[in-house]
Amino acid sequence: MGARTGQQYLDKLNAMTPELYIDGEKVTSKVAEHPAFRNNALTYAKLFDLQHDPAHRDVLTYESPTTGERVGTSFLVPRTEEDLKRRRAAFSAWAQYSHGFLGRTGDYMNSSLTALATAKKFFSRADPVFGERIEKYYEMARENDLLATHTLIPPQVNRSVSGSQQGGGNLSAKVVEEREDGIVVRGARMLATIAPIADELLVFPSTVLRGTPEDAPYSYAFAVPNDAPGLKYFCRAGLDHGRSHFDEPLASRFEEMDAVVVFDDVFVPNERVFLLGHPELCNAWYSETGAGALMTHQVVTRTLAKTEFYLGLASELAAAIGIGGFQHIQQDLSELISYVEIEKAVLRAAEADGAVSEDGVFLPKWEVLNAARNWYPTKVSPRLTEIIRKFSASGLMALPGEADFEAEGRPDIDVYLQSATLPAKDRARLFKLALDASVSSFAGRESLYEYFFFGDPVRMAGAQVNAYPREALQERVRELLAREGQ
Ligand SMILES: Cc1cc2nc3c(=O)[nH]c(=O)nc-3n(C[C@H](O)[C@H](O)[C@H](O)COP(=O)(O)OP(=O)(O)OC[C@H]3O[C@@H](n4cnc5c(N)ncnc54)[C@H](O)[C@@H]3O)c2cc1C
Repeated sequence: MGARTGQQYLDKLNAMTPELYIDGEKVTSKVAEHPAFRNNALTYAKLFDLQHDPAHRDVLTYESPTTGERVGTSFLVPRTEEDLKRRRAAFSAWAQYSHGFLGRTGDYMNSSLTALATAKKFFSRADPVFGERIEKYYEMARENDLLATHTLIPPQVNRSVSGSQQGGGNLSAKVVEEREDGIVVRGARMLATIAPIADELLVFPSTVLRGTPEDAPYSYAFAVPNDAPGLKYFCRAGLDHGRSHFDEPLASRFEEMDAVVVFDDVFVPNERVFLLGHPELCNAWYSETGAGALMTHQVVTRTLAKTEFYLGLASELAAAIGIGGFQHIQQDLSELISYVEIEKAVLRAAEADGAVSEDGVFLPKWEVLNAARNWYPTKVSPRLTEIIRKFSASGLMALPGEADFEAEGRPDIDVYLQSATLPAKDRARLFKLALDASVSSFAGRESLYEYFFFGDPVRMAGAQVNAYPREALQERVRELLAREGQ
């Protein structure tokens, strides 16, 4: 099949029967027709269509090494720096379409699958069969252009005990039976973004296993189709309130649903089990396979598109209400410009300083990407929304909706709610965007997402500190302290 069109994606989605719960209901309609998922599915369909658009086709797809069909570039195994640049161009094309507001475009998980499929040495530390299985799965995903969601962490019940101790060992998803032909999994996991609109669920290791016998049933990696029997998704309330693109320009397009995953004795056939046991390998799943590096390469490309969008939005707002000449406004714009340029530099440095792994894959430089991965959630992302709120002020509330421009009060609105450069309706359209980018429920979820989606920043910072070679730098300090004279 190769790269899918939007219609092919929607047809498959509507033919699937995932067990979804939302707002007290079990979803019985076709997924892509359900009001909570429809708009997001349509936006994803648009991304699939871009793969066939002559303007993007050569960037977003390449020739499959096995079938010769065009397949998604995020499946391309990078062997050179040029390949990394090709991958980035593809990430960028999709990220610019959603301006970085879609966190789970297929290229995110495809990047992890691409790294894992090539990490033969890693898997052979357990059993080479695991490496063969994930390579086959990767090829199947590539040739069928499948969209995956994923889930990593135990339910948030009591974080002062390990995942395996939650609820006396009966809450976190674990292997309850090992059969000749596969495993049976029972329990829950958080959190699967885009679960309702995905084809597949990747259940990859929680990377905080302690290696005790108690943790053995929690040491696994596998994939199941999204409508596997016994698999259930419990969705949060939707943030796309069914309003127009004028009133909710971001939520009506980019709202990605999040869901808790429950495995009610889900059977996983052997060919979809990519690791079983080996907690030490589970813990190294992202760091030693290159998956973390290829995924972060995609993430930084996406967050660059998002930062650029906020710079554009802040500039539009400043121009609209005549605040662009104030010094503190310029200071904030300068801060946004700096973020954009630093993120571009991070990508170039990570690619230029990349190196070939022991499996022959050209991986971007992890230390550089890891710096961005720690920096963006805590320093950059919160400032984006803060700056939009600061620029917009009461303009985010003195804000008529689309219907008001068709109603009796319009003449007053046209007069009193115009801006220095825009008629009232265009000003309202712009400020609705600012609202959805900074204070709406959609914006709140986006902020939470950027802060946590890649893991808890507190623990990510700890991991960065512990892994970063600082001894030589400390030695320089000691040398100066010990120096006599100049
Ligand atoms: C919008 C959104 C989408 C997401 N999408 C996905 C997804 O698609 N797939 C997926 O697998 N995951 C997803 N996640 C989950 C994400 O990986 C977690 O939010 C993240 O790892 C933090 O875990 P937690 O939410 O359980 O927080 P917790 O671990 O419960 O942390 C809560 C608070 O306690 C502190 N804390 C807890 N334990 C410790 C500790 N041991 N040491 C220090 N501090 C601690 C944390 O710092 C934090 O402040 C998503 C999260 C969000 C918010």
